[in-house]
Amino acid sequence: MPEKCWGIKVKKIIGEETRQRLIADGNLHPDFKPKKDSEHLYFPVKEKIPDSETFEFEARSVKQELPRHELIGGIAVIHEKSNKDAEMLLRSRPVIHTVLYSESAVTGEYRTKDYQVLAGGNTTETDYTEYGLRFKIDLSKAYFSARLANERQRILNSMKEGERLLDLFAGVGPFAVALSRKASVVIANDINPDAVRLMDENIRLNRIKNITPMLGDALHMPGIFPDGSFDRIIMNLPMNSVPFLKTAFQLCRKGGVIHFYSIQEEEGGMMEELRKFTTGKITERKVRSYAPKLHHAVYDVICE
Ligand SMILES: C[S@@+](CC[C@H](N)C(=O)[O-])C[C@H]1O[C@@H](n2cnc3c(N)ncnc32)[C@H](O)[C@@H]1O
Repeated sequence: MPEKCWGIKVKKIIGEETRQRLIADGNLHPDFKPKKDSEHLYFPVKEKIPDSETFEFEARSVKQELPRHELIGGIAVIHEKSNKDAEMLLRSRPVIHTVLYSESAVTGEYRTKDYQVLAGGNTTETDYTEYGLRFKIDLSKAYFSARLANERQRILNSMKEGERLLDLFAGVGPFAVALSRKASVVIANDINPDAVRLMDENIRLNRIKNITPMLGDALHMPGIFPDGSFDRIIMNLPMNSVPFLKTAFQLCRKGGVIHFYSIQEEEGGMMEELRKFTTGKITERKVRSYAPKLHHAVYDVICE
């Protein structure tokens, strides 16, 4: 008997990337079967999320309980070391080519993790698609999280056409590439040479002409660009962004926006710090949970 459940309806052409994003965000409902018609796929989700509607879905006869994992392209990452779980994940979907165990939290200046291959091909490289954009990822060489996909879209939707954008900690370029659709010019900087090499590849893969990748320390940017050069600045170095605030406020024009990310325990944890630099409006929101008691927050800050 079909049952009513929240679901997402998408064109077939973006079906697989939608499924991967729902899995990565932990939103795909495991108890119901996705369904299709001639043009669309319908994915059941656990609760009401943006763009969801109620649909009828067939319940699965036997629940397929997969181990908790993050899916990035063809790589599933698990946080508990189990060869049995890894083999189960590898067999669960043809798209998964490798299962990695993440041996550490993000560490070091480059914010990378150590991984061990538990099942499948011996690689940390994969191809990943997000909202129709293609990315080359190497998880051992440069930071990447698929769980920020919705956040990138939120910022894209808030942008005006023709903005001058600076990404101070651009990694392999997911924000820069996504936001280049509306920006006139994007400067995308990172201190990790491997991240900048992958970003360069991702710019070419998506045939983007308005991003300039840069390799360097974000603190050196004011020596390169005049004050107030940018309409919008992305600061996604959530464990250590505070020392870069002076630089960001110097480079952002009056009335421009800084998106400042932080890992924090309590709501408002960064408000006092940000108030040292601006009297403008500051809006805070939770992007995702990070660890027990910690969450990844974003502050949208108007520079005044
Ligand atoms: C958390 S990652 C975010 C990458 C990217 N924005 C994303 O969302 O995928 C932070 C990035 O900041 C870079 N980074 C760290 N210190 C830096 C500095 N002083 N100047 C420029 N980049 C830096 C790291 O190499 C890393 O790629």
